[in-house]
Amino acid sequence: MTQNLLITGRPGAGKTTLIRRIAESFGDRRLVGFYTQEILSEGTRVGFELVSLDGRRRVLARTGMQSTCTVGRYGVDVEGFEAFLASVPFSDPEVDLIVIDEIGKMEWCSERFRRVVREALDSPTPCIATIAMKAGGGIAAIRDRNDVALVEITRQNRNTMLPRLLAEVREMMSRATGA
Ligand SMILES: Nc1ncnc2c1ncn2[C@@H]1O[C@H](COP(=O)(O)OP(=O)(O)OP(=O)(O)O)[C@@H](O)[C@H]1O
Repeated sequence: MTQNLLITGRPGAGKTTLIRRIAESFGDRRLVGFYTQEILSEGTRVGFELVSLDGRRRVLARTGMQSTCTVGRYGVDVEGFEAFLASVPFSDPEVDLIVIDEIGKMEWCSERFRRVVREALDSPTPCIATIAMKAGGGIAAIRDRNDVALVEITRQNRNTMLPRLLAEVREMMSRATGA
């Protein structure tokens, strides 16, 4: 029985919205993790921002940022991302659900993030994450793990998937607590 649910789909399919809705449904449980959202300037995307589940924000990437890791037009602040990750108690055994949005090319530049993902998936604590659909290499290896349930979201199925995924996550959590 897998304790890990990965949500994939094309850019803009609705992955972040869906994982947020799932997390919000378990507001009475102990959740840790983060979302990634766009930074807009006059309607144009100029970067990405991390938002922890307890509401702290940090820039992940921006256009024109000098970095050893660039993805498209964006330079990733790998050091800042790693400091942010260090402040999130992913391995707290009291946690009911780990939420990671997303396992993507920008995030994958961070060695610490790769460790956080592997430890989260290896741990008995249930984990839900969004993951890039086309990325290869180490990200493809995560998608292909046989201890994850991989679900593809589209504009057509994103609303009907929500109740099914909620039931799946609820079951993962009750298995973990033995309840
Ligand atoms: N169920 C939904 N109903 C209506 N609009 C939605 C729904 N899900 C997502 N959207 C809208 O679609 C857009 C893309 O959604 P979202 O950011 O969740 O997609 P994503 O797959 O995470 O994108 P990316 O690949 O860029 O991270 C947003 O404007 C969002 O408000």
